Amino acid sequence: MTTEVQAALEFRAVGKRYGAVEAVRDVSLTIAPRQFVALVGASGSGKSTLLKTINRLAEADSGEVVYEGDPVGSLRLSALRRRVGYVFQSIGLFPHMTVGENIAIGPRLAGEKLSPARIVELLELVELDADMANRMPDALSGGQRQRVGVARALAADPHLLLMDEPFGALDPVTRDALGGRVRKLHDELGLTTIMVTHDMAEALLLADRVLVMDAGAIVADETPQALLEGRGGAVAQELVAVPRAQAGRLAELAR
Ligand SMILES: Nc1ncnc2c1ncn2[C@@H]1O[C@H](COP(=O)(O)OP(=O)(O)OP(=O)(O)O)[C@@H](O)[C@H]1O
Repeated sequence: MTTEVQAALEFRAVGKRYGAVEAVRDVSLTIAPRQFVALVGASGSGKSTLLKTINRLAEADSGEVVYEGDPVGSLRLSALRRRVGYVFQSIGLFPHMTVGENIAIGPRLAGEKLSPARIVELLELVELDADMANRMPDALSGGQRQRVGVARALAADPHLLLMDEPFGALDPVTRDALGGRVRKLHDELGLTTIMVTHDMAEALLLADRVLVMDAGAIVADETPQALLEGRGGAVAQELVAVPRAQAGRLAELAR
């Protein structure tokens, strides 16, 4: 007997338009539990919109997104958003609340109180000191704030973590460290993660699978290894050429 593992997420012919702009065009794909998927593509190719059709920050206007067997359109918004962690570039911490209160906001809105011990546990997950809980967001560095954003997204124990350019505003050293930490968390917590990034090098280094978008459509769906071997088509290879050329130039300099 074979037991089929249920997909974490399934896109069935998903489309989304904004007036004349077809932001997402007929996307169909399945994401298995525990995959780390990077979504890359040029600016305006539809990455953020596709991501937002999952937690319904953008409602698909054709097709459907199915999360752990449930069409997202059939779920109460509050229930859906509790089951899906979401981290985005501008973070959106509430400036008048402490770090601890910011982490606890999702469960609080759902009528639940996070214990101080759970807040400390979440801070530790993202490698921040327990005493950060009492600080105000403006007393943190950009990288620390982004860690709080990740802790907040994990507060309700979601299975799925969506990240939209989470490290976009960070310096390269912090970005690299936080990327590595998020990949570790993904593995330790058994998450399914979808990360939008402009940076193909980041996608190749962190993800198990890279989806490339162009004009609203998925034009490549490959492993990092396959992309580095030249597969995935012209748009994907144009993106891979950037870090490859940089690595080549650095190697030249070092000689
Ligand atoms: N709320 C909106 N109203 C109108 N048009 C929108 C809206 N959101 C996105 N669009 C348009 O849909 C298209 C896809 O945008 P989207 O933000 O999904 O692209 P992206 O690949 O994430 O871009 P970037 O990398 O620049 O963030 C663009 O043409 C954009 O202008």
